[in-house]
Amino acid sequence: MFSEPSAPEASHGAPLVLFNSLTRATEEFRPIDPAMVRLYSCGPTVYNFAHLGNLRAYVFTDTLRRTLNWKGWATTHVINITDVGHLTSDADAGEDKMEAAAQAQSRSIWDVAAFYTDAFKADLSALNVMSPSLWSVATDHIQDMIAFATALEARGSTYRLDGGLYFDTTTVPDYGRLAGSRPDETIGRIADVEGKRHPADFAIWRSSPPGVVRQMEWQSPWGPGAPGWHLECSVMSLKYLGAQFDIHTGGIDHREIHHCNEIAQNQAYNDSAATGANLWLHNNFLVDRDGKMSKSKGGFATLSGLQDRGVHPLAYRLLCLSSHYRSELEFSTDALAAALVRLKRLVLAIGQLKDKAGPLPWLLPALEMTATRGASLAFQRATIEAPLGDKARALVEAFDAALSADLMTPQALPLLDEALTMKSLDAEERLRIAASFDMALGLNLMTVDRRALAPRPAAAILTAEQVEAVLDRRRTARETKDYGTSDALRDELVAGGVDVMDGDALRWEWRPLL
Ligand SMILES: Nc1ncnc2c1ncn2[C@@H]1O[C@H](COP(=O)(O)OP(=O)(O)OP(=O)(O)O)[C@@H](O)[C@H]1O
Ligand SMILES: [Zn+2]
Repeated sequence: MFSEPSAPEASHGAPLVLFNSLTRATEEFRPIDPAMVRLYSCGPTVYNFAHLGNLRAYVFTDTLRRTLNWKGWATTHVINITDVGHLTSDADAGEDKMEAAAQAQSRSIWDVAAFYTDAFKADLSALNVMSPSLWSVATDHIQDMIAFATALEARGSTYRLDGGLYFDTTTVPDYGRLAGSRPDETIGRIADVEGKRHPADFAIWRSSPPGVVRQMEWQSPWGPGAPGWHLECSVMSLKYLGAQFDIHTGGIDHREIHHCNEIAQNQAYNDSAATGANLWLHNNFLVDRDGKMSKSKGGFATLSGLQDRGVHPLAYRLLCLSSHYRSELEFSTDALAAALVRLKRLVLAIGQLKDKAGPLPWLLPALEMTATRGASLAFQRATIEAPLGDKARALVEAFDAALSADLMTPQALPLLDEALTMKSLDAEERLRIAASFDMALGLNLMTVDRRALAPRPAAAILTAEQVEAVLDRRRTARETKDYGTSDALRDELVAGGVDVMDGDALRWEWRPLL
């Protein structure tokens, strides 16, 4: 089993309460092993760029993990990379998404997987999402999957069809409990596959049709073929986190089929009614006017697309934090622009406090701590917070209470605003609070350079220097009351995609037009 060094005694503050999709109720979190919380998150299917909706799922898991760390728990976090097995319909029908993408792009599946895995990791790093303890790649675990499926067959939980090895969902207790549906209401359809016994049954091994050689296929007791998507997550979570671990996460679409099937496999393999994870947590969707943001709709929004338009990725992280992870979040240019302004305001306030406070010898370890985790992070946090007085401490407690109430980030964020502006605290105290809160929020507030918040759009006609030069000429024109020239220069900037912001409270003279 994979594990990080275990944690010394740490304080956990307010009781952490999380919403468990299994019981549809909030529950107090009690780790199986207090020295090491074990988390598994379903990872991306790497057939295309992640869209902003996919990335919301990982901002959520990162917030969960940071909150656990901030509260003093060490974590082992596994995220998988699905590079085989995910079909175009979650209900076990259609083509393999990877196979279809490779064909459409005339590239090998391996190239497609490598390219989009790198792109995904770059997106997470731009969003300041911590790397997991382990990335587990599905195709590196094929033999483990075959062994697992063989064990399920030996236990009588499967049946063979021409299409492969199928899981019989009636062999486990309470199939579909997570989805909250009765077995006869499940999304799968019996008609999809000849010989399928029950609508919800699913393939755990998909045999290659006679005469067809798939780009990705392996020998198995059921002939050459490829594993089913659901099998991967059961196998990799078992291998790295054990038969029963603490928390399993994914988007809410996984609650209906994928996680029900994982649970069924876990139960069959372990010969137990236990589901594999104590808590199943699901983030709600990022939606646009047409509904759930999804790749299949085409024209989806990516993080690099935002960056190309001059929006800093952390503005998107802040947008995610501004809503609760279980609420739908509506994506719009206006909402994003508002998040960017909020981020700029926070960074400006911190810059001003830094000017006021003078040297901050504790800041260096504070920055270092954002790269550390678990109990060591809690130790650094305790060091930073040690000199805080009662008023400041009350704010920290309120922040803890907000995060501990099922990660209520929309309530936690205003406490940061309050801390930054609280007159009864001196500049250094306010900065200590901000540094502590940001360990959980992950907005890089203590380090992000104010100028970096205004990246130039990819299609920008003018460089930042050219914009500054025109603004200089405009300033001179205004000083001499030559408003005609001043207006003409403003129009020139607008034509170049630049919005001039005279008298901006946040002291930004210009920004790209979104
Ligand atoms: N619009 C969305 N909002 C939030 N989370 C989402 C959204 N769409 C997908 N997810 C989540 O993103 C994560 C990665 O999913 P995955 O890469 O398998 O996407 P996908 O199912 O291929 O995407 P799509 O649904 O766009 O085709 C999963 O946890 C999934 O539940
Ligand atoms: Zn999964």
